Amino acid sequence: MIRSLSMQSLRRKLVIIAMITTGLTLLVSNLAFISLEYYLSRQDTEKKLTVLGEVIASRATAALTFSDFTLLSTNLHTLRADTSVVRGCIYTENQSLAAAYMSEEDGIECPVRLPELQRKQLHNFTQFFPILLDGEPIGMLYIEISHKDLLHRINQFLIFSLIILAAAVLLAIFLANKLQGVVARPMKDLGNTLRHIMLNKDYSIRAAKENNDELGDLVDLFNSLLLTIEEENASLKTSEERFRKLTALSPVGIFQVDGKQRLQYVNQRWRDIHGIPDELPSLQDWFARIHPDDLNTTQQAWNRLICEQESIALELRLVRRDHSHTWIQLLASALHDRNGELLGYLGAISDISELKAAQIQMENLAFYDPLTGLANRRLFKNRLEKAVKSVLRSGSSMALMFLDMDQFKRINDTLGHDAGDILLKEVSNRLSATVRENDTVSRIGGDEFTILLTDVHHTADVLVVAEKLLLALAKPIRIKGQDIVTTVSIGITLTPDDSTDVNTLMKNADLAMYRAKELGRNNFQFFSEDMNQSILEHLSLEKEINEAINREQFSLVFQPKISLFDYSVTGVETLIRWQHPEKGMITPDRFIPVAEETGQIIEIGSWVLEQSCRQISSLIRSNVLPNTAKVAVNLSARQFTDPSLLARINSVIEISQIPPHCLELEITESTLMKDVESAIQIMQEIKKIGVAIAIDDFGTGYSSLAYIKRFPIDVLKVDRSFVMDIPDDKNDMAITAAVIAMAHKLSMTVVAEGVETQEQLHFLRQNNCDEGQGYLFSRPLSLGQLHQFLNENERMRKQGNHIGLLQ
Ligand SMILES: Nc1nc2c(ncn2[C@@H]2O[C@@H]3COP(=O)(O)O[C@H]4[C@@H](O)[C@H](n5cnc6c(=O)[nH]c(N)nc65)O[C@@H]4COP(=O)(O)O[C@H]3[C@H]2O)c(=O)[nH]1
Repeated sequence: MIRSLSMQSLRRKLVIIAMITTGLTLLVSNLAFISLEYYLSRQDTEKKLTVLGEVIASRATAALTFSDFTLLSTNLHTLRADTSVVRGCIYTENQSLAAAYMSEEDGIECPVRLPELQRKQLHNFTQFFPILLDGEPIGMLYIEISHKDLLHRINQFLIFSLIILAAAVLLAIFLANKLQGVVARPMKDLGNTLRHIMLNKDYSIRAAKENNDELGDLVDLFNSLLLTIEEENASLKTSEERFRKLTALSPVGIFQVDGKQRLQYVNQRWRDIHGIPDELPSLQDWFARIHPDDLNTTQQAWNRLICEQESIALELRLVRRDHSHTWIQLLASALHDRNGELLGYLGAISDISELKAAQIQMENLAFYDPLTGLANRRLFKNRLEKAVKSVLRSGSSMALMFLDMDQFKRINDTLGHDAGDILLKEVSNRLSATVRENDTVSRIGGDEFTILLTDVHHTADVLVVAEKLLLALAKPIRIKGQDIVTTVSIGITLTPDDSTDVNTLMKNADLAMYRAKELGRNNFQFFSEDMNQSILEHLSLEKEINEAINREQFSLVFQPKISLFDYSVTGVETLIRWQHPEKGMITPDRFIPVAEETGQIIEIGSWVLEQSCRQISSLIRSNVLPNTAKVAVNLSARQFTDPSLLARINSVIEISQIPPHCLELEITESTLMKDVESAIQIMQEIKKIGVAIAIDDFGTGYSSLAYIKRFPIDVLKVDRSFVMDIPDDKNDMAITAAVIAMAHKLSMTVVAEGVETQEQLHFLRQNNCDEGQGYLFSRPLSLGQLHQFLNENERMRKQGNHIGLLQ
């Protein structure tokens, strides 16, 4: 019933509810009322029956005692006064009927015997009253009152109640019909408003509030809901507008794809990047525009987006109609509604072509040498690392070559940097052309190149390549109208034989290259265990030099320089000695290069300079040496370029009190040729102090005449290697003679080094060499020995002899 009621309209529901409520209420109250009425009437009747019975029974006592049946009957007939009494019967003590009364209307006869009366079940109100005499029963009175009146009365009530019930229900229906409008109309209005809103999507209208009851509250709630929707709509519109503006102005292409993978929306920038002015392409068409090299990765990323709902970010190329391509960065992620249902995919693309170009350019700069286009040190090391790994995996072999151009510095300095650049480019081309395509040629420094030869089967193969490289570079290169012959020194190391560590391999190749240089340049050398030993020795020497400085294991010796005209001592060259407590005497050739490399030479050189000046100054002051004599101190390359050199010289001069012109600094030709311009500048500063400069080991450093002319040099020392083969090597003799002549033209004093024989002395004197230094005259001497030598030499000179001739 409740279900069928719920299907009814609100109006009907109200009427039915009013009807049921009213009907039920009245029915229950009337039933209660009738029941009460029935109960009270019954009580009255029973009370009346009791009173009647007691009165008549007391009156009947005397009549029955005297068997006065007429009196009995008269007494009994007083019941006539009450019409509801149906009959009254009096029985004697032996239960025989003594008197009887029966109503005229519906009277019932009294039975003759009392027991018959007791046996009958009667519906009327009945009661027996004993007739007592002195407390002893002498008879029995029976009175019966009809139910009829009571039933009649109840019937009347019932009818009345039903009439009231019917009238009330009708009234309820009438009123419910009339009043339902109070509830239903506002509801209907609300419904109409809602319908209007639904149809017109107009959330600005409001429902009218008529009452301040619950319906009024409902209308308020409804209206505030409308306000919220309206505000949310407004903010949605604003944000939509913002989104529209942003996408229109965005430098980024924006696109939306629906759940079925159809392009739904793209902004103007997206169209511009793709060059698609009008219709939207399908996703398949879009994929067709992707560069074939990027298609696979893009498809994989897209599948991840679709299948795993994973955000993607990747860079790819789009091919344009003119076959050029645009680099784009693509970002995309899945779009869900608030319930987590997939709406589609939202993505952004940006044109990163310029960025890519810059990146590629930067990569080129980072990994390639801009001049030659070869791989640079970084890329080379990277490839070397990879190659080593592959060698370890495959069990093959590989060779690393380290090439250093032999005279690049000189060419660069004489012909200019542009010529140097041309030379480097040509050398690069020749190197690249000589090796196989999968070998890597790189330029790792100014004139340093490395070559990685992969897949080497025999060492002989590497040897062939090295020879080919030397041959390829042997052909002259024409630069600025001159034929330049350039050579290289090549160091070779093999992996895995020599090492599988990249840094060690580089060091090995470098060492081997130095060995090649030492062995006269324009050749190649394989790295060997001996070299390794020399590295180890180098390392231990480095440690021991520190101790030697602290424990004062260094000492000085002085080798006299003799005038080849009168055999007088013109000066001495200071040479350092290291007396090692365990290893004995260590020659400077072994430890000076190490100290030079580690920088320890600065401290050692400083000590040598100071000690030389102190000791020789004392000889000059004591007139053992003339004050025209010079003490020549060797300056290494590092010392020469040390910024504190000049300050150091000045302070030594001041401390030792040596006249500046008595000090001579020997600088090797190769040191001066490293950076000609700054060398000239430093030399000029030295000269300003008044200190002389000698160029040492002349003939080994490939200096050009053009430079020698500009160098403010006082003394030129012809290297021992030229002197030692005199008179056997005619070439060396010619060179020595030419050098002496040239130096004299430049007003330099020439000192020949390593003079050991009379023949050499003779040749040098013939060619007007100014001074000589060598074992022929004296070995390097301690200060005491020098003192002695000087005295002896002077003595002999005065006798017309000279030391060299005596030996
Ligand atoms: N075979 C032969 N050798 C001769 C003869 N006359 C001299 N010598 C040696 O030739 C070297 C000459 O010195 P250097 O060319 O300046 O060459 C020097 C110099 O470059 C460097 N050196 C020595 N002492 C110092 C120093 O105090 N400072 C610096 N920076 N280098 C030094 O070590 C190099 C070697 O020095 P040392 O072993 O003392 O070797 C000395 C000397 O003992 C000769 O007739 N025959």
